[in-house]
Amino acid sequence: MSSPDTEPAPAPATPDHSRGVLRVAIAGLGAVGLRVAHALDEGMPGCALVAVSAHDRVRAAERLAHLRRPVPVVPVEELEALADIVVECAPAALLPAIAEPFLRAGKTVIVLSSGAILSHQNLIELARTHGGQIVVPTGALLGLDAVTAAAEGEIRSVRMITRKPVKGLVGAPYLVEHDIAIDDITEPLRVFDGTPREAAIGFPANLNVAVALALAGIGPDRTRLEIWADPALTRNTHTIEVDADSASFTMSIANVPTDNPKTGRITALSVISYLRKLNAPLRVGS
Ligand SMILES: NC(=O)C1=CN([C@@H]2O[C@H](COP(=O)(O)OP(=O)(O)OC[C@H]3O[C@@H](n4cnc5c(N)ncnc54)[C@H](OP(=O)(O)O)[C@@H]3O)[C@@H](O)[C@H]2O)C=CC1
Ligand SMILES: O=C([O-])CC(=O)C(=O)O
Repeated sequence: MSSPDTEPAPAPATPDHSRGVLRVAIAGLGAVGLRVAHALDEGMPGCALVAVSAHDRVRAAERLAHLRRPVPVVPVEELEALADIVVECAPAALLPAIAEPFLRAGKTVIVLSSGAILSHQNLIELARTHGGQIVVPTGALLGLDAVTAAAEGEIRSVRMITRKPVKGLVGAPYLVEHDIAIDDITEPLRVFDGTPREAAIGFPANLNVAVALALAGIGPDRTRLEIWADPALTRNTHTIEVDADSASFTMSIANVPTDNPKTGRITALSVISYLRKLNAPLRVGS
């Protein structure tokens, strides 16, 4: 019990890991992080939320106040001491600060800012050296299980076409740098034709999915990517065409945006389904 003149200590829901409960931290409490926090708080066998990080810690604490088991809001550097696994769902620039402590301790990092992996490939070596793991969930995409399976054979080509509403793309560094104005377009406009490696730099908050696809398949230089701004669209849509020696397939997804127009609702659900599968007696999909 705290006395009136001392600051009340946070009440972390810290389960005993020796009994097999995975302690989950969330780095970033926006469109993805908040949804994942709610799902964990509602109860998920074998997983418990133990801590979160956000830029505005006071606002984050307010957002979490109604949870059944509120958890502390701490700087990203303090998450590793509290958790076994971290969900990285913060701005891409924070990836190393979030991931390195967990990987150095041989723990798991679920990475949503997958585009940033390309400029921080040392994280993969860190995971290898210390027995940690970087998990790139399917996120806002689909079918990465089929792409990784096809990659066990020979994939001849992978092509992705992304179409987004204007507000899902506006402000991207590539558009600014190339003086491509999209605010007033009345017809679909192809704003980019290149590779996921180039898109990770030019569209760091918009095209993580292209890098996830590249990592699953034939890499960020051989995968082809087109990006279209489409004023008639309300959803972020991705179409993927794969030609492999085992199969050819075309997949398409039209994502309902969250409050963050760049992020589809299904992104957080992908993380939740991954966490749920960790302890499920029946696991469907890889
Ligand atoms: N792989 C995929 O399929 C997808 C990946 N993404 C990526 O996932 C990431 C998260 O997306 P989303 O949830 O929509 O992003 P949001 O912008 O909605 O949320 C980002 C969160 O990060 C927090 N943050 C900012 N600075 C810090 C800091 N210094 N320390 C801790 N937290 C900080 C923000 O805090 P505050 O709330 O205080 O501002 C906010 O809560 C992004 O990189 C996005 O591009 C998104 C969609 C699909
Ligand atoms: O890849 C991203 O960062 C987000 C995206 O396209 C989507 O949510 O549809």
